[in-house]
Amino acid sequence: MPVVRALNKVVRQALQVPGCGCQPLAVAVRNISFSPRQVTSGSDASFHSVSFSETDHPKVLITGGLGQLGVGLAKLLRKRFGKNNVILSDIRKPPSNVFHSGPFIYSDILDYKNLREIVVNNRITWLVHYSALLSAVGEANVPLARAVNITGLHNILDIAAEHGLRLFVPSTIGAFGPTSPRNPTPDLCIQRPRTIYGVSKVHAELMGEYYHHRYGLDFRCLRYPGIISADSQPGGGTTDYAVQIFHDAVKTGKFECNLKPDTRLPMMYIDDCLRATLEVMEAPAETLSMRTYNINAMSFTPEELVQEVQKQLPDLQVTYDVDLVRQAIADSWPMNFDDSNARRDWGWKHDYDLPELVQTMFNYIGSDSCIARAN
Ligand SMILES: NC(=O)c1ccc[n+]([C@@H]2O[C@H](COP(=O)([O-])OP(=O)(O)OC[C@H]3O[C@@H](n4cnc5c(N)ncnc54)[C@H](O)[C@@H]3O)[C@@H](O)[C@H]2O)c1
Ligand SMILES: C[C@@H](O)[C@H](N)C(=O)O
Repeated sequence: MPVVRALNKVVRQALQVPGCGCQPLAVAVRNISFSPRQVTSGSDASFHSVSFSETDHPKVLITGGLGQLGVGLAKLLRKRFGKNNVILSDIRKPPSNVFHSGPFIYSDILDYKNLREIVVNNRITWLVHYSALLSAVGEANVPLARAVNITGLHNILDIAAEHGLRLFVPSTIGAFGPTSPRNPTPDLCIQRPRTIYGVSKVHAELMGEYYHHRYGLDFRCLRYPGIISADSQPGGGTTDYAVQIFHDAVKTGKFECNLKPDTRLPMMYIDDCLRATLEVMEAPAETLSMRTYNINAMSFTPEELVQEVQKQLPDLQVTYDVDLVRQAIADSWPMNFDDSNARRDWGWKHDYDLPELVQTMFNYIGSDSCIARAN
């Protein structure tokens, strides 16, 4: 039981420190290299020290990398750190262009030992944890959402703490609920979401911050708005309509929206989202006065998006067939996001507002079809 005795000593020392005692405890735990999981299992505590020179590129693992955001993030990070320093992982089979664009590995975040093996064998130093079930699919399968979003997160936190990783976990506008201030929603306010997705994301924010204070984990978290991308499909969220409209408009000239025309939600173009992620991961720790930040770009309703799209495609026909589950979720989420802390602390600044977003989406999704229809 030397592990338990050593931990008890650390805890006793920490509790003697006035105030929260966070820093001394974090240092002590780091020095003896215990992960929380190793301590509780009591059976396989190992003593290792991973050190990397400041000039080394990080070695990045992205979980859930085949969703809407992961492939784009891998592309951005590979440009910066080198192709072989960024490993995409998922439980799905990658399309051939993704498979051939850089390292890909199978990883189920519910398999703790497999995760640990990947981190050890590849000398991972940064972990970007994208695996999740989003808001609408989460409501359709609560047990799976609970397993992936909560149990999976626990695995990730323990692996990251055990191996001294810098850990990024995205949160979302969905981490707020009907009792939060909605216009605008600040970083710190009531968070009582009514979806399993939102509950799991508040849990992730709190657990990450707890591990930061308790074990010195370098946890960084951004609350993303609804993300809009042209070359990747959304994974079953409430904001998906704002991606679908572009594809349907170009393909059929018609769009059926599943939210009411006046439903206002914060949104962001994917390039801004991925750049923000890299920026907060590279930000010097001393600039981060918080570990979980709102980030914002624009905020619009379906009606406003349709108007902007119709500037390019005047013949677009739009109907509304409201999905009650998604509508109830959207009605409980922020309408506008206050991201002033991110702007102040690490210089966050978005590039895309609504007109640039629409123009860029059409540039990607076939400007030829737009022009043909507009004429
Ligand atoms: N896309 C958005 O609008 C948005 C907004 C806010 C926050 N986020 C967050 O960003 C992250 C990435 O979002 P996304 O849109 O790419 O999600 P997505 O749903 O498109 O992709 C999630 C990926 O997780 C994978 N996954 C599911 N179970 C897994 C498991 N057991 N092990 C490993 N992987 C598993 C899926 O196969 C999928 O490829 C998520 O955490 C999400 O909550 C996204
Ligand atoms: C907002 C975000 O977390 C996701 N796009 C969803 O709608 O569930």
